[in-house]
Amino acid sequence: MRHLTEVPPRRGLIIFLNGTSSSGKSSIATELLRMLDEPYFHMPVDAFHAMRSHAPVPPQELDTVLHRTWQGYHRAVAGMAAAGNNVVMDHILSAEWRLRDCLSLFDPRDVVLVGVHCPPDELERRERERGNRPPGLAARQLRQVHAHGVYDVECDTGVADPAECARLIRDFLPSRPTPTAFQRLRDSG
Ligand SMILES: Nc1ncnc2c1ncn2[C@@H]1O[C@H](COP(=O)(O)OP(=O)(O)OP(=O)(O)O)[C@@H](O)[C@H]1O
Repeated sequence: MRHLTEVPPRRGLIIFLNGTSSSGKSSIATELLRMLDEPYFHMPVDAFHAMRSHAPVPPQELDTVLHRTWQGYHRAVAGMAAAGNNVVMDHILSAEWRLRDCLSLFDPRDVVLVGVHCPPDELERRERERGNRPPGLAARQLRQVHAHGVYDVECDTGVADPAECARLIRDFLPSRPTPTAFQRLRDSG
């Protein structure tokens, strides 16, 4: 490897998978990374929580610690894209501020906002089968996660498997229309 003093500047693409817990985001991300020709980084929000040490957090400080983790995650994704890296973001827009924060940080031309949908009964079934998510978590998130109502591309994991969803997203990329969902959301905000 040569140590470069500079590389050509460019902006990375952010494929933003948004859906409830158990909707299938990570499974789609895994397929996408396999399918896409260029290098991409899968950055799931879960990975950022997993990086935190297990030092005890006083209950009254827990919300602040979590909030800082989410804010840091958004800025880490923005930083990777600003350095020219392509990112598959795997996140849950279960609070309104999260979308507003991302809208303020990402270049809206470079975001492909993907709605990852799944019917409530199938979400419940997956939660039961996985056993590592609190029952009813996805149902509680469902309404807020898709409340903004605007996407570049959407998939339903109740009917399509992860590879089919990933192909749909991959095939959307070469001729994606403008304004992007992020541009529309920013303009309407
Ligand atoms: N399209 C699909 N069809 C059927 N089962 C699926 C599909 N996608 C994912 N699953 C299953 O649903 C469960 C959750 O999938 P996955 O981890 O990809 O979801 P997630 O949205 O990333 O969840 P979380 O946010 O809770 O981490 C897994 O057991 C997975 O095998």
